[in-house]
Amino acid sequence: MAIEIAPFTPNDPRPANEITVIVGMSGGVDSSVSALLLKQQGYKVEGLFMKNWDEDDGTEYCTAMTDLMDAAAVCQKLDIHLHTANFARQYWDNVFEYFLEEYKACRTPNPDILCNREIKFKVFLEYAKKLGADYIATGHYTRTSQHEGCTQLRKGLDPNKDQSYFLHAVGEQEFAQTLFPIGDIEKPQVRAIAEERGLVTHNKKDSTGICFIGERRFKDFLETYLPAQPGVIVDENGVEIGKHQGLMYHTIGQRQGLGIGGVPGRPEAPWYVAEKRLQTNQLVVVQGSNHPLLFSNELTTGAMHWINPRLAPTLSEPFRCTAKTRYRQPEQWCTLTANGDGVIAVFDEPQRAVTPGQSAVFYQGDICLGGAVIETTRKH
Ligand SMILES: Nc1ncnc2c1ncn2[C@@H]1O[C@H](COP(=O)(O)OP(=O)(O)OP(=O)(O)O)[C@@H](O)[C@H]1O
Repeated sequence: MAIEIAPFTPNDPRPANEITVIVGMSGGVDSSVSALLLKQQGYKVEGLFMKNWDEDDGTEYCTAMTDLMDAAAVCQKLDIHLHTANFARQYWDNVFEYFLEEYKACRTPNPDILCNREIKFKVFLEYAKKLGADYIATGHYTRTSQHEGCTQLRKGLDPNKDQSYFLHAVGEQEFAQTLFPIGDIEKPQVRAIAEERGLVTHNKKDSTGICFIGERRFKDFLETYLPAQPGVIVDENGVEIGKHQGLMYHTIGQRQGLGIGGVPGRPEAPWYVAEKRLQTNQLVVVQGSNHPLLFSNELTTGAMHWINPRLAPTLSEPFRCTAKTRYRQPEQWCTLTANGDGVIAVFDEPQRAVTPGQSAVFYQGDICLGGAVIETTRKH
């Protein structure tokens, strides 16, 4: 399959065969094809497989061994040396503890965002540099481009796969040292390239969910780390209609099973989580997926991370841009104003199930500007 791919290092005066690129090999198809494309362009390519979670129970949940074997098979086929590293301690300290703290506070964190900032584009990058890398590469569906001497993060070409949301907390210095070889390709084509080249990962399932939880039930996993605090479920008027096992198991907007037969005296329509009341340990639910209490048109954030501080809007005046408040959501128009070191975003249209602990990520066209953790939401 002939594909036209622009050079990966157009601003680097060195020829490709003098540039060492270390690819994050996950054992998946995206990183496999990234390594292949770099190799085709003549770079000195090596792989690095990292392990971020030490399974203590040796259960079937641990897929790291299979992933390592797949990464090794691909590297052998491409004639690439594969390094391995264990960053479990850094992952525990800098990602997992925050994840637990957030759940303890009954918020819904996104550990993949933190994993990118703290592990892939920090510990991994530093480790790769020590191994002699000029650049690292990953199989993320994103792109970078240069503007006024800054490296900007852009969405991946494939709108169904764009992963810029997960990378918004990384800085421009890190992006300047990173190549995203598949950012200009659509996923079906990535799989086709892998198949044509006989890479064992060509039909491997996309990884889903949070890496350290794997296939196990989220609730089972969480309760091994955090004590559950059962409480009551109430309707919007505070009338008790059921019991919950712990607020931390619930997410705003989530459909809430309230037992077979529903609630006596209430219509059959499904119930949804509208609010978590920490003070009273109450879960507030409403009926109907479009109930007004599920919508908000304003959010505030914690400290804002701009990927390119020099190009960032000053917010001395309201700033128009688009935003995502969760990964799989079309962008929405909003107006930003400053709010301490964070922002206030007011949306043109009310947004469903905006969730504290998740991130709001801001865009101008194709460019990902940065983002921050959502602190509060409001409807007015
Ligand atoms: N264990 C790992 N070791 C090294 N690099 C990794 C690892 N996990 C992920 N990466 C890097 O981060 C990229 C994005 O990871 P993500 O978990 O989102 O996987 P993905 O989109 O399913 O990609 P892949 O198909 O390569 O697994 C991967 O393509 C890879 O370059």
